[in-house]
Order: sequence, then C-alpha cells, then structure tokens
Amino acid sequence: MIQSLLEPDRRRAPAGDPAIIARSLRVNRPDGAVLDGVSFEVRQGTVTGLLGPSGAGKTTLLRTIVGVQQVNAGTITVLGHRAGSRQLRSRVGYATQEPAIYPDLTVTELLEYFAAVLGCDDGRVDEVIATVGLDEHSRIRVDRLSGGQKARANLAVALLGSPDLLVLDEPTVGSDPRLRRELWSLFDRMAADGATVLVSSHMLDEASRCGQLLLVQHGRVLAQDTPANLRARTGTDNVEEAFLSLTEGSS
Ligand SMILES: Nc1ncnc2c1ncn2[C@@H]1O[C@H](COP(=O)(O)OP(=O)(O)OP(=O)(O)O)[C@@H](O)[C@H]1O
Repeated sequence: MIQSLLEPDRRRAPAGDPAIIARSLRVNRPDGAVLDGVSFEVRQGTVTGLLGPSGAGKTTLLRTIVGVQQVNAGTITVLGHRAGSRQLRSRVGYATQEPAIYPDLTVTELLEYFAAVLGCDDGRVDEVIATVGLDEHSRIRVDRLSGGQKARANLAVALLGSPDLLVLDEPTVGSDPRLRRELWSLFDRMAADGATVLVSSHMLDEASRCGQLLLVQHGRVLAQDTPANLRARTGTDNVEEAFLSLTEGSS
C-alpha cells in the first residue's frame, strides 16, 4: 500500500502562483527544432499531464524544466528561479523515463545513498519506500526488480527530498492498474499539499486524472486546458478522442 509522502510540517508557497513559466522556448537538433517556440505556465499545487505523440518533444521539455537541456532561445523560470539554478537543486525532483539508478545496490542502499547526498532526515528512506509500495522489496537488488518495481525505485529517489516540483517522465509504465491508481492518488495528495506535479504519460486514460493537460506536437504546444474543457472544445467523450482530434487536426 502506498502511504502518505509529505512531512507534516512541510510548508510550501501558496498554491496558484506559477511554478513554471516557459516563454518562446526553442531547442534545436541537427535536423530541426525539437521545441519550436513553446510557451506555457504551470500553476503551483496542480497535477499537470504532459501529452503528445512519440517524438513530440515531451522529454526534451521536461529536461529544460529541470535545467539539463541546452536551450537555444527563450526563457524558463521554475519556482521563481532560472531553470537549473543552484537554489532549485533540493526543490525539484526528477524521475527520468529510463530508471537512472544503481543496479548493484538494494532498494534501501540506493535510497540511503541518495538520502546522504541530499542530507535527508533519518527515516525518510523508509517513508519513501512505503510511499511507492516497495516495502517488501527493500532488500532486493535493483537489477533483480521487475520493470515496474524499478520505475518505482526511480520515483522514490525523486521523492526523497520532498520536492516542491516533481517532474516525472512516464512514471506509471509497467505498473499494474491498482498501483497506477495509488500513484495518481499520491500525486493528487502532493498537489493538495501545495507541491506541483508534472507528469508525462502515454496512458490517455490516466490523463483525465490531471487537473490540467499540456498537449504538445512537433515541438509546439497544441493546447493547455482542463480535461473537461478539452473534451468540450473537441466535442468528444474522453481525453483519448480529444487528443486524437487535436493532433489529427494540426498534423
Ligand atoms: N540526443 C538527441 N539527439 C538528437 N535528437 C534527439 C535527441 N534526443 C531526442 N532527439 C529527437 O528529438 C525529438 C523529441 O524527442 P523527445 O524524446 O523529446 O520526444 P518524446 O515526446 O519524449 O518522445 P517519446 O514519447 O517517444 O518518449 C525526437 O525527434 C528525437 O528523435
């Protein structure tokens, strides 16, 4: 069972201010622009789903937000600072699509290592292990975990510092439906506590759980709205149809 994540006395900035402000972002690759004038805002205390076809630029956009992607033009501000600033290091958690975790450590050893790097309180390791539902696997080496368990160990590392902004690249891949539901509940609880959660996903049924959706295609923002408004705008019954209608309409 996934447990509550946040430290009870954790104080965050008031919900509603922008957590991310992107203006005219451009990232070039040798064969063209991967982000082509991307502008959007993500408000604090929200769960935002980043959707788009494969190759749309989602991972590139997430990389610019956490400050590891070279940007050719435009600006990106995160929690009031330039993306990648030193002040953001302990405030932004990032879980990459491919788990970036040491295979020869147990889950507990892995988290203890990163907890030491981050200077986390005693007890935080056990908390995040419970949060992602890996209690029964805490003594298993990472290279012996299933794909979904590895993804959760990766997520646990991102949660360690109780980040104000959590950036997740396809965090529910390989998780069964029960676990996916628990992870989405966790994201909702974090947002209710004032954290901001940005999640890329291919699972369009999950997208309807987000307060906001950011739809990208060919390196551009196609739409940013609530799932209900996207459905209404496109005259469709669900987010999957809305997504197909918007992406087909612009291709
Ligand atoms: N290191 C790189 N060098 C050159 N091109 C790259 C590199 N990384 C990504 N690209 C290209 O940039 C484009 C956007 O890639 P990105 O990974 O951001 O897409 P994505 O929307 O996350 O895709 P997916 O949903 O398949 O993960 C793609 O055309 C991809 O081939």
